[in-house]
Amino acid sequence: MLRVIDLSKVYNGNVVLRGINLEVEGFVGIFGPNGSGKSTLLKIIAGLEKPTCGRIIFEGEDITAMKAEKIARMGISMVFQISRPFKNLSVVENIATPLLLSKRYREAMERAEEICEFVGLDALKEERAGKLSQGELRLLEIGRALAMQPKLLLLDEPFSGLDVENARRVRRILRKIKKEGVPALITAHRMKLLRDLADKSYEMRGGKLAEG
Ligand SMILES: Nc1ncnc2c1ncn2[C@@H]1O[C@H](COP(=O)(O)OP(=O)(O)OP(=O)(O)O)[C@@H](O)[C@H]1O
Repeated sequence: MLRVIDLSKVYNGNVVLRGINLEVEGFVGIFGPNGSGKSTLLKIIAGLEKPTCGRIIFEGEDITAMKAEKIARMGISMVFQISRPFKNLSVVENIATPLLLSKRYREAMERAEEICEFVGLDALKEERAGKLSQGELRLLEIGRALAMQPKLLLLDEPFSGLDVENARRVRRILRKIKKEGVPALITAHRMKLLRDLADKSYEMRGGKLAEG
């Protein structure tokens, strides 16, 4: 489904990723300390950064030089650590917004309502997104990514900054996504956070990946 081949990234002479090789099938976890290059790898896959060298193949197609919008249209959705919703729109409207590019209003809203339920935001669907807590925002961010019916989800530290209860909620949603058969690449700063989710885990250290 996704193959990363000999990928490296250098920022101003600073080598952040060194010859990364990775295959993603099912749920794959990458753990490693802050600054080890996890977010950079996800951003490169999503087309938000360009690699210094190496290739990314998604469903047999070379996506390395593609723009982020095209990669998103091909089915790769990223869930960011920090959600930047439209604060004055409701939760359900935030989820519906990307859908309006390809669906009629009613259809987009119906689908967005289903997603609200799926991610556990049903009771808050009419609430302004600006009023959500950090944990609820993370669920909204996951919902927005799911709205695109992704073929692959990239989740950048989905548990960071959450208390135990919210981390549990996110874990529950991720298990449901896994059950639905959507593959995912998930980062975390500790392996423990991915243990019961990832089919395969890798450790990122000094820009290199090792099987964890
Ligand atoms: N746009 C950029 N310009 C220069 N250096 C960058 C840029 N983005 C990231 N870096 C550097 O690359 C290194 C890896 O950062 P990255 O965010 O990928 O790590 P991470 O493992 O995801 O850590 P965190 O969990 O803190 O996000 C860091 O040293 C960071 O300072």
